[in-house]
Amino acid sequence: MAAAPAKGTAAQAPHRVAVAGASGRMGHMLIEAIRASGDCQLAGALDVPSSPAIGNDAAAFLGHASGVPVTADLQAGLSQAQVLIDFTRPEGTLAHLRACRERRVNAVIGTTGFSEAQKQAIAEAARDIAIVMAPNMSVGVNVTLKLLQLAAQALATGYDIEIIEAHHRHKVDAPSGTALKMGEVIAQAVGRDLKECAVYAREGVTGERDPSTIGFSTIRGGDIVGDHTVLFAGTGERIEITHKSSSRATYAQGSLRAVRFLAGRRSGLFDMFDVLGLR
Ligand SMILES: NC(=O)C1=CN([C@@H]2O[C@H](COP(=O)(O)OP(=O)(O)OC[C@H]3O[C@@H](n4cnc5c(N)ncnc54)[C@H](OP(=O)(O)O)[C@@H]3O)[C@@H](O)[C@H]2O)C=CC1
Ligand SMILES: O=C(O)C1=N[C@H](C(=O)O)C[C@H](O)C1
Repeated sequence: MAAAPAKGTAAQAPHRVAVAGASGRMGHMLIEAIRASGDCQLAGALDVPSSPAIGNDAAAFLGHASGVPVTADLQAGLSQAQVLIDFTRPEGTLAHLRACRERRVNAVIGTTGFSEAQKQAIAEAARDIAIVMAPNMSVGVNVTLKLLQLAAQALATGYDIEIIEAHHRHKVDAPSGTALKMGEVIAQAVGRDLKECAVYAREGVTGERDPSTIGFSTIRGGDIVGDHTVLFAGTGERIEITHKSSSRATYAQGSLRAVRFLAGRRSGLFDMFDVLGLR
């Protein structure tokens, strides 16, 4: 519940937030976080037409009535919203973004697995609306990215770099968006191009390791929320920088920080470094 405003001060209007993928893992987490936030209000809930949740109250899974039905109709789902939070699939995010652009609704994009062409389309949409996009909304992961920048600069030669990530059995993209972002940050810090130096799989007689490569390993299993380790393996020592998520709440809280950051902005593409003041 929002605290009552101090006597003589006007209450701030809540941020009106629509959620896409409303019945997904992150959709549920976001609706719960919005309800608990005190400064955000659920203003729309979108899902695919085949979702069994269509027509239900978006907060029914919490045992509450939000008054917002889950809908597949983009017009209805966005009509009351200032910002859409989207954790769905790349093709869904792009369709939602087209509707946001038409209606001048800002967007927070957490979806991962975009192609280069899809990223271009998002950058294009950011000419007309303000967008925060990040493969990981958690504060901890974004601080970890800064640590990796520093470590990679200092360990650019003589250390083999490997990125290991583990996620739940339902995850559909690999490596994770976060692992790829870690790779990009490290490659930039050591003056390499990730497209040239990434190794995504090894099998059979691979030959000795090329020191200029950045390797990726993917684990999928059970209900692992999201673990990422970057290994810098040198001669006589190794450094491991690890982040582990134990709850999706951290991604939802980061998303709401992005919503607040976007308030009053009209255009531009931002990420969590901008939101958290880490740039
Ligand atoms: N940036 C970050 O911090 C984080 C990013 N993610 C990313 O968010 C995305 C969603 O993750 P998660 O919530 O676990 O996934 P879920 O599969 O649990 O939820 C996805 C939701 O989107 C719906 N959906 C699927 N396809 C489409 C489509 N084409 N158009 C519109 N909606 C669609 C699903 O409906 P249905 O189930 O009926 O198919 C479901 O409601 C993933 O890309 C994941 O990597 C996840 C966590 C944190
Ligand atoms: O699908 C997930 O669950 C997650 N996806 C994001 C990613 O691909 O990096 C973020 C987080 O790791 C959870």
